[in-house]
Amino acid sequence: MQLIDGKATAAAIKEQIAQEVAQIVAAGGKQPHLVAVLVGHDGGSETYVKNKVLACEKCGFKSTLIRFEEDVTEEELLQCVDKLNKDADVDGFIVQLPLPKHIDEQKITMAIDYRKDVDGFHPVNVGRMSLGMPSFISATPLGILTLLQHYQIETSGKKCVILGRSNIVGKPMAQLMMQKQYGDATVTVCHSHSKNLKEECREADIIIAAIGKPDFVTADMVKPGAVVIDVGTTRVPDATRKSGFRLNGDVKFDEVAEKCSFITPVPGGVGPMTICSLMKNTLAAGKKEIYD
Ligand SMILES: Nc1nc(=O)c2c([nH]1)NC[C@@H]1CN(c3ccc(C(=O)N[C@@H](CCC(=O)O)C(=O)O)cc3)C=[N+]21
Repeated sequence: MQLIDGKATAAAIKEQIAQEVAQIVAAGGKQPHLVAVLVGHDGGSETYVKNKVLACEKCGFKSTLIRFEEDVTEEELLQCVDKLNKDADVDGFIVQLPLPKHIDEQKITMAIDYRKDVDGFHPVNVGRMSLGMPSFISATPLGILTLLQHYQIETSGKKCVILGRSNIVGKPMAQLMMQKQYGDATVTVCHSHSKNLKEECREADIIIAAIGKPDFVTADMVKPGAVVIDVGTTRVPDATRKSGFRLNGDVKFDEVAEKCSFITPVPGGVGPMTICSLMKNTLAAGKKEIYD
């Protein structure tokens, strides 16, 4: 079994980005600028946003964090999005999800200018990605594709089972894995109502688990030599940690690791790659690589 080191891979990519940014700035160009909008004080969201700000520093980007309290109105948030859309100094921005229940996430996502949508969540980017056109690709799927490439894992013609059908991971991942220029794989998507989920997994060459259920994928579900990508990052109580919790993936790591050819750990696997893909998208936004 080979451990896929997302942290090291992400660090190397951020280093490349930093070099490119230094060249751009030396030539008189503009430093890429990413803005993150954070509503409330959810522990997980706080950590991700903090990691994004740190990654911006590593890449030589300008970064801004805009905070709102939990009771912000939809109108106020839409006004903020509108301002960021119009601000020529802002190359890309994200509104951290989940949002409080009284705010319509879809409405907010739709309001973001797709040319600044470095999360790749806007329907224009989702649609273009599905058609194989240039677009911002949502960061977690892009990070997973990058890891597969980096570790030279063959995907073409392989049977890939994706667990989960979320808009930000499962669905775009399925699209990308089936497309000729990305995964070129045979893709099956399983979810909470799938009747034959275990059987599908047992036949998979590649399993991508993105359901948010700790330790869901067990050794009996994995074919010997399969590649296992774990997207789950659930906080579970752990009295032995000073934080009081630990991050748990969707895969029962110890027993699955013994059986598979490659596996991503949690933490240190897909999470850091998600952040570094957001940096890639922000650089592309700054360079106006996708949209003028
Ligand atoms: N608009 C929006 N865009 C997102 O990209 C987005 C979002 N909302 N909402 C939540 C999910 C989740 N997500 C993660 C990012 C980094 C780590 C990450 O850095 N994980 C580290 C550990 C972090 C820790 O120590 O807690 C790791 O796995 O090694 C994990 C998960 C982005 N998301």
